[in-house]
Amino acid sequence: MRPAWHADPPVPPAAVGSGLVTAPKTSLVPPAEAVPPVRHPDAPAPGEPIGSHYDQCFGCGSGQPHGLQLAARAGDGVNVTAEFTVRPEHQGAPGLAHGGVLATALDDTLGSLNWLMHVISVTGRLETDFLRPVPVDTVLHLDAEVTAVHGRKIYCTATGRIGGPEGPVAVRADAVFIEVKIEHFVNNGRPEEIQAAMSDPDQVRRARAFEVNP
Ligand SMILES: CCCCCCCCCCCCCC(=O)SCCNC(=O)CCNC(=O)[C@H](O)C(C)(C)COP(=O)(O)OP(=O)(O)OC[C@H]1O[C@@H](n2cnc3c(N)ncnc32)[C@H](O)[C@@H]1OP(=O)(O)O
Repeated sequence: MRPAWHADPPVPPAAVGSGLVTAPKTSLVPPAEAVPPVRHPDAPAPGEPIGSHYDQCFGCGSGQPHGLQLAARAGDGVNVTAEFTVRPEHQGAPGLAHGGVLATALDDTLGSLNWLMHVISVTGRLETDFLRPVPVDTVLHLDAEVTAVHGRKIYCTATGRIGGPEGPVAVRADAVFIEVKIEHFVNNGRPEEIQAAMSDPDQVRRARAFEVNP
């Protein structure tokens, strides 16, 4: 049976300032016409490390000393696992991981699913449940999987466990990622970083390869 947090209750209009915000949120539950995700034939082999999105990525880039330095590995389906060790610079309350940092860990792990489908996508909506506090020095064992695809929408879910890969769930998230082209970054990113990334042949080759799906 699906846990209660999967239920997607109707979202009432929220009052903001003197007006009403009525834009509907996209449901995190895939529509009936959604299809199962397909593992790309050139996806990393099960257990193989998945490189970072980008060297300066706060979630997984090795060039960010205060980042999460997430190390993800491919699963045998359209899924990944990753570990994140909470360091003192990730605190919110004394001795505990900041909730936003934990959400980032979930988000970035979900973002690594791109490599399994050879699709570039960005977070459209991320809903996070915080179930247990996560102390500094804890290793958060993350796993994420794509559950369904509908057009450009990629429905996915992630959990973070403490005390080992089979330990209790501390955080979890449901998300909808939206497929984009490389132009999404080229047209919106700050020119300095875009130029640096575009002059790195490995980065460009990796990103472009995703645009040629069989
Ligand atoms: C060279 C460098 C390479 C680097 C590679 C890095 C890899 C990635 C790194 C990852 C790092 C880790 C991860 C990160 O941190 S990713 C960073 C955080 N996310 C973002 O910055 C995304 C910001 N948002 C946007 O850019 C746009 O709004 C996007 C591109 C998302 C959609 O705008 P666009 O104009 O394109 O879309 P559309 O209006 O034609 O709608 C298309 C469909 O999508 C549905 N929809 C739209 N919005 C949402 C939403 N919010 N929730 C749910 N659903 C949404 C919509 O209903 C429609 O469905 P349907 O009507 O067709 O059924």
